[in-house]
Amino acid sequence: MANINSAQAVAQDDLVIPLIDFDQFLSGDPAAKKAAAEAVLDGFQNAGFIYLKNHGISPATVSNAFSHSATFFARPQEQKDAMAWYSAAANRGYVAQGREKLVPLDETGTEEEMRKSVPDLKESLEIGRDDEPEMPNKWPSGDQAATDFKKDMLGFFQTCKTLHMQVMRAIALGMGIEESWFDGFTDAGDNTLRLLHYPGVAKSVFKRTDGQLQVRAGEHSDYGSITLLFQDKRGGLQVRSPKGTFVNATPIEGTIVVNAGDLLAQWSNDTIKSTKHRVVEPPAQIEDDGSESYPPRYSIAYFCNPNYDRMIQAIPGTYEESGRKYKDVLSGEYITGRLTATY
Ligand SMILES: O=C(O)CCC(=O)C(=O)O
Ligand SMILES: [Fe+2]
Repeated sequence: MANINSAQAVAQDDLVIPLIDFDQFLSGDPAAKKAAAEAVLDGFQNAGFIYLKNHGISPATVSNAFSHSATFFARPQEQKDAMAWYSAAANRGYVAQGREKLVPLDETGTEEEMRKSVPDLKESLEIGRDDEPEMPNKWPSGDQAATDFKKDMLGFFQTCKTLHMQVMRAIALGMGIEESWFDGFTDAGDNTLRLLHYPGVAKSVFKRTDGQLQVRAGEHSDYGSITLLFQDKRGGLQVRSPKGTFVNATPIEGTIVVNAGDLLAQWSNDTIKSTKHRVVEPPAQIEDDGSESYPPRYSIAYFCNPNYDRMIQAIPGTYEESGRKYKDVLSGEYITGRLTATY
């Protein structure tokens, strides 16, 4: 049988990101399902990133989410400011340009790098599960678009929650443990739906003369289990290769880029990689139309986390006896701790 999952979305500088037909996992026969699950795990172990096609989320659903996002960010600044992000524990609300400070987790980014860092050229809206009254979401209000926005975003949140559960099932099957092993870690939906807007900007902004690198989103790794990333056609997302270079994660229509986060890396005793990535100006081949500015870029990141009340200890099969690299940690404490350091 030909390897149905051998396509590559990215292959450069030893970074190979597979393009996986997820329908083979969702509705293939047992052999196809197992092969797809192994491809998913292999991608997370080697690159920390995969692309999924035929993932079960319809193009209409995705484009509707993007169109709501554009409408939301076009609202007057004072409406958005009234919805401001208010705490790391909640991680909900509007984040204006310059508020988030992404810093690398490891020690390469010390003071020197922090001093050098310049604010990201982005704004975002974070949406959490909507059933925690003490940590309310912040919604626009007062018009029909606002009503539709809330309804559709909550629907999209649930759709993505389901895909999180399915991808974790693929990881479990790939690892050779019970396929449902993660279900009790993914059913609460302690996830964050983040709408991102990188405003249109003069090309000259990126040509700094003070030695600082101007980016749309600084180099970082994500915190949780996995992130589902929907990107538009603009490009600019880059993933760090084993050689230390940044490689373009070129948009492929209809796909979702999925990357493993730091907590999954830890949970897997570092058998899965949480790979650094960033967003820079669009690559020349996409946007070199001779104009003075880049158009806006929109993306939607769905940050998935293990249920906040679950203890994270190495997944069976990922460590030798007495070879666990990390102490047990409560999921919610870990994620909130990372967010506290970021804002
Ligand atoms: O906008 C993107 O493509 C990536 C965003 C991202 O990496 C993040 O928000 O964690
Ligand atoms: Fe990220």
